[in-house]
Amino acid sequence: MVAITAPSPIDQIPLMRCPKANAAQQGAVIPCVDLSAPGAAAAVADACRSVGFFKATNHGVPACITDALEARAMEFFALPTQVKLDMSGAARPLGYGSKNIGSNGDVGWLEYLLLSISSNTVKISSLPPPLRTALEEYTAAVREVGGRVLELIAEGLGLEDRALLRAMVMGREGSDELVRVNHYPPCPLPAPGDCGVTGFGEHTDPQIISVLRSNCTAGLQIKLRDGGWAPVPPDPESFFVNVGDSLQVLTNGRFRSVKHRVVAPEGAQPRLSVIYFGGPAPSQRIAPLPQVMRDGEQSLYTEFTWGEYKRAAYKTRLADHRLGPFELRSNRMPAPPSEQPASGTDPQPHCSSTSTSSTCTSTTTAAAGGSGVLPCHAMPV
Ligand SMILES: O=C(O)CCC(=O)C(=O)O
Ligand SMILES: [Fe+2]
Repeated sequence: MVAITAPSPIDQIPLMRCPKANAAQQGAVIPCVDLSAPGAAAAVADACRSVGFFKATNHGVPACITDALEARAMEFFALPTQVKLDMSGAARPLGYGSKNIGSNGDVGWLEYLLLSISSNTVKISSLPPPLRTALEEYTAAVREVGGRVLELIAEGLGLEDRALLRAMVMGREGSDELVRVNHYPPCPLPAPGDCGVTGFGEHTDPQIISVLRSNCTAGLQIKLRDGGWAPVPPDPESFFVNVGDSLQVLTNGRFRSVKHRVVAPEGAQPRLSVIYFGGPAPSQRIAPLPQVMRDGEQSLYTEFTWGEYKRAAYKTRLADHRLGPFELRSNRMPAPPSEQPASGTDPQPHCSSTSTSSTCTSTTTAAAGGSGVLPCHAMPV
């Protein structure tokens, strides 16, 4: 008789190379912007251009709102799997998911809730009422942060209509706003060498912006322009903003959507993150804003709507370069010196198609060090 052992779930989850960065590297590359300070618009625009990611402080969201959601979410994730499924339905893509991310074979060491929150109402009525209330209060507050960031971005881009981007996401009936709560339990098996277990594989967010908050547990990493991965030190009092693919297109590549990923917790503490995804209505045309284009500049992308892009994104794997099929490479042109990013960065609008894998067998490199920590709001203005 042959005994067949079912593979443990961890065997199916890829490893990623994630060398430990030292303390000096850890804070070196993450821009930090005080949203209430003078010069915030220029600092936000600079961070979106150079990294596609920044930490936002002085955001005005009271800690009691984030604490309440964290507590209710942990209670939910402590329930038996079947109860969680009964309450929220299996993620297709909305609902409760565990290990599988999307339906194209991506797996990670996490469980999650992905919910639509259009019109500030969580659409799943069978969630525990305290969790539902906490989610709605949280997303109402974080939507304000997202709105403020979009106004600062409009100002930083020099748009006359400062409300243009905000209105695309927050001002319209039918806009596509989602909230995702990710729970990464401590990972029981040590990964070999300098590898870690994939919590959430590398990807860009397809929307306009994402606003993320986590508990104190590390794990998030962002990909820098030199190809290195930088750890993002957790800061439960701040939010982290990602440029999404759609904002990259709206700015004709001036801002870049940042690749990011999560390594599963190596210590005893779980990681809990909550992400607000700001997407427009499905019929919204995603194309470079005429106001940002220089004379003679051509779009780097074919025309599409948010609905078309989202449908295409759902058919891909996480690490795929989802904008690739929409890129018009022949239209690339060098930026004039005044528009070149601050330091050591791509002189052209970002239009990369190098979708590198980051499993342990790949060539993913160490987290890059930066020279000097960027203190809060010290981005050049
Ligand atoms: O959990 C995190 O910190 C990031 C997760 C993420 O990137 C996502 O849900 O899109
Ligand atoms: Fe993401």
